[in-house]
Amino acid sequence: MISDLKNCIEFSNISKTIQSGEHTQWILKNINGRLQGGKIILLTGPSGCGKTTLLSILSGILSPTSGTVKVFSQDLAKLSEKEKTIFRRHHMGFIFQNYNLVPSLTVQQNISIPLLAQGMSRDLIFEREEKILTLLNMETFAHCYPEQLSGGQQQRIAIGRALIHEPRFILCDEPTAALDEGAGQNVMTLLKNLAMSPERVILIVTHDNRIYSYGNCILEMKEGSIISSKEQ
Ligand SMILES: Nc1ncnc2c1ncn2[C@@H]1O[C@H](COP(=O)(O)OP(=O)(O)OP(=O)(O)O)[C@@H](O)[C@H]1O
Repeated sequence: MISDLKNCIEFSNISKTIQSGEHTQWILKNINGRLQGGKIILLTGPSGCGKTTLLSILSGILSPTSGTVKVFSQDLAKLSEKEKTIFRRHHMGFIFQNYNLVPSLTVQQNISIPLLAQGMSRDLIFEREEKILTLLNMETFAHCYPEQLSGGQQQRIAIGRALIHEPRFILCDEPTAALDEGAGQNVMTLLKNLAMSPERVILIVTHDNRIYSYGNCILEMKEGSIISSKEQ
């Protein structure tokens, strides 16, 4: 049960530094924000401004040097590494630029990875696989391998894999960067139609201004800080 849909993800005073000898490099500088459910939030800004670092901190993959991240009221710093992995497995779904499908597994097997990781029964997994492949309109590709699919089709499968365990936080790093305009629009339409729900947060790191119209909120970063937040 989520008590506050308006503030599903909260982060306060997030800083990340890297020490090299005497020199301290500031990657993130005292960042604050709240991500609301039912929205697609785009995180934009020039290369090297800290977008992927922030995404990694919000997912608990990377720890901040200072500051607090709460995901659905859970303070990530209070979890051990093992508990964070289990938390991610249940509550988060990831979509990457290069799809990150396992080449030796079929489409159906790739899609079910998060359910296998949760230890779900074979019958239930099969039911969910069928449902998601139908939603993706990819039923006929169930037994194909990733290399037999176009980039757009591979990204559709990656979306299926990110959603099959019904996570409430979807994190995407440049999901359309490797796709042409048409395939990129298809992927965003699919993401919007399948993933949007009031209790779910979708955070997308992107340089791709062709998809800006899909965002409900655009956070702009520069040199380790969030410099603007626009609702649209
Ligand atoms: N492990 C690390 N060691 C040293 N520097 C790092 C490390 N990780 C990130 N950085 C530096 O931190 C800064 C932010 O990197 P980050 O990948 O978060 O930027 P970004 O905005 O996502 O960039 P891009 O859009 O090019 O992917 C960069 O200057 C990068 O070189």
